[in-house]
Amino acid sequence: MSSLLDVAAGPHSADLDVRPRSVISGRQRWDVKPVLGRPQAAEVLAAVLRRIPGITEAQASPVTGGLLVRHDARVRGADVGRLVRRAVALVMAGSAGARRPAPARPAAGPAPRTDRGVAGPVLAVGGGVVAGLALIRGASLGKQLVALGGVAVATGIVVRKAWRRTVDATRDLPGAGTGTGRHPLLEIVGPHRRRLWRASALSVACQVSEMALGTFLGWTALVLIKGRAAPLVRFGLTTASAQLWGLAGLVAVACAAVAGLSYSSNLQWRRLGQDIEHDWRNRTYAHVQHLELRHLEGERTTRIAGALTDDVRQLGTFFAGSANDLLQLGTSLALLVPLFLLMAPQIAWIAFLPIPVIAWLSFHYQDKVAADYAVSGEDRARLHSQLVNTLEAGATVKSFCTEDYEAERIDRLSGEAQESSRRTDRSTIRHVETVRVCTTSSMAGTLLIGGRAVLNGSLPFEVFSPLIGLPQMVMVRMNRLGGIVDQYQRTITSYGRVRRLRALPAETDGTGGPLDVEEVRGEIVLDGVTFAYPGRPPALEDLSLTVPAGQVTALVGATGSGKTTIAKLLMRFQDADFGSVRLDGRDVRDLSRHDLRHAIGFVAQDPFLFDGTVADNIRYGSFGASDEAVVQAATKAEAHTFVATLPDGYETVIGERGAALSGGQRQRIALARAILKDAPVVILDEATSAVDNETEAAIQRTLRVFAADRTMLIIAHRLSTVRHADRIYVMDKGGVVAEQGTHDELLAQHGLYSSLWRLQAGELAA
Ligand SMILES: Nc1ncnc2c1ncn2[C@@H]1O[C@H](COP(=O)(O)OP(=O)(O)OP(=O)(O)O)[C@@H](O)[C@H]1O
Repeated sequence: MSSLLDVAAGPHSADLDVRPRSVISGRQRWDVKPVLGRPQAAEVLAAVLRRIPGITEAQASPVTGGLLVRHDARVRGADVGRLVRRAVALVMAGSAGARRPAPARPAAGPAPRTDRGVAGPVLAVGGGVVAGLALIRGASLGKQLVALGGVAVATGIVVRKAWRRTVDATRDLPGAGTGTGRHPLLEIVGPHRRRLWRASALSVACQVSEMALGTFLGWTALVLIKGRAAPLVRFGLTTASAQLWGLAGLVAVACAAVAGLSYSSNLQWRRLGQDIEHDWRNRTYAHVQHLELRHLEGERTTRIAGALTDDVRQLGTFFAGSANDLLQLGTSLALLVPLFLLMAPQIAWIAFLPIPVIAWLSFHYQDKVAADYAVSGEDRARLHSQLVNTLEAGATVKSFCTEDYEAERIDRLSGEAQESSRRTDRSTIRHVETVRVCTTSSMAGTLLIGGRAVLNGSLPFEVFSPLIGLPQMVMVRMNRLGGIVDQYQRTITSYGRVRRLRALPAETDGTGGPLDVEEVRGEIVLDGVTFAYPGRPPALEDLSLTVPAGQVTALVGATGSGKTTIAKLLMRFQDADFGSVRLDGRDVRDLSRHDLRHAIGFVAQDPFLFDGTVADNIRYGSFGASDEAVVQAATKAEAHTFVATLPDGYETVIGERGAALSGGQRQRIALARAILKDAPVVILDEATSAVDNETEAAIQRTLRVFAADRTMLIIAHRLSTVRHADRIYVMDKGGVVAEQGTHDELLAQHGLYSSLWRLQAGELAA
């Protein structure tokens, strides 16, 4: 198979419009523009890819130009891009001539406006002007100008292409300023443009001062070597001593300006970075908080945490550091190019020759490492996730004596992360060093060619001397360009991850009408409800049941029979696929989620306690509750007695997830929290499963009083918990009601409930 692909490998494969869209371990999505509008090409492409050992699935869409590739360990994630490009080249070569090429974009209307960037066009136009000047002025100067113009035009084209490519690559990101064609960096800056301008102006001023300082120092050296610096004579400083005093003053002023401006610009850039980070984190976190539960459950928590910490930090870091470097580099080039042209055109071309080469290398590098960065980010996320999971499962790991097994797992994942980081590091270091070779060669070339010009008399030493130091200043910055491009690539990758997170749909209220919590009676009706979790068989099938207002209703029955799912539908964590769930006769989908959830007190099967005090946890959600109310709720939940024995009572810190409490104690705190909420509907999902029988009986007694004026739905496996309920529904596998009635009625039926009861009573007796 590799030979088949090798046929296609050639100069054309690199030119194809093929870009990664998302890369996760074992699965990659690519944008393959060449198959747009070409069903046959899409089909052939998928078939070619599927024939490659290690690629387990390939699907290409002629409608969207998207390609999905799944692969196993035989193919490295970083190699998929190469294989895809080669396969596309092969398919395109096969179909060339057979049909007219498809348009690059679907003919769905004019292409969106594209922000073209500033540096590219300016350089391109500048290059053109310079070339024009050359034609007018002719002679030997003309050759240099033409060379320099060529340099500027080439740089402009490369920079512009890179800019547009990033815009195109991120245009289809879900939620990105889709259609505006704005560059991601502008999207990232968002509302902080004013600070960006302020920081940029200070940076430019700082760079100008720095270059003035360099010139003054060059003149000082000239005075020392030649006895005077000709440019200063024009200012009336004719003697060496006067010139040195004058230069001392100028150097002092320039030093002070550089220090002040550097301080202020750095401060502004850092603030900009912090503002961006703060802004993106807050907005993204607020969005995550409003995600639909199925997305929160579907995404790995550690992945979300990674986007909210590392990726968001990266967005700010780019502006806090690299953006400043880039701007200073641009400023110094903008100043030096005309300066060299005016004063030493014969060495200008060699001084600036590396610029387009470096721009091209950076562009090529960015293209090459995009997938590597995505893979290495994914590997790090998996490692992080495994680390957190293992640490959380400390007791399980120890009880199964699997410490070594876990250490090996981490070792393997860490090895994979290390290998993928090594790949990106190798490319990055190679790039940085290539840039350095270019810049140092140019510096050496400037010295040699300029030196020769000085020796043969075509360039005065007075002119050459101050110019030597200036390009060095630029070259020092140019050397940082590799790092800047690396940071840029990381930033674009992070931006993609954050964007994808923000594109997950948030819960909306839709037509949600208000619900007055005070007015809720609490009648719940499920009418022919069918619901299935994605990719699973139905958890509830055509289920109908009624929970009468003001009564205690219980759900018992087989594990996995959909009891918790009913609670989730009622609280609109999920919506029914068919049928309706009604509260007081109103479909819950027509109610404001916010109001609906305010009307329901819910104690989940595995209640979550926050790292804080006992009182904080009971008061969670009812933040204005008084201390007395907290104690009362805790008393009703049979929690007060044990809380009183804790070292600091209600002010005792209970650790992450309430680690410093027993399971039963945690449940009672969660129950107290629901009691304090004082909602008209209360759902207890196995809320007392971990407490002993005696405590449970006490809780039952207080709950009977608490339930007097509200609707209560109790989900339990322990039938003693629900024997006093007004109605009990016995659920069976497949989400159907097998039996219903009161405890006594169900016992009399001698069915499922009765056998469960006998079983549990037997167990109790044993
Ligand atoms: N988030 C989810 N994604 C996919 N399937 C789920 C999800 N939650 C539950 N299920 C599946 O739906 C079915 C019903 O689950 P549910 O939690 O409602 O059962 P249950 O009756 O409360 O079980 P138990 O008594 O064991 O708590 C089960 O088969 C379960 O595997």
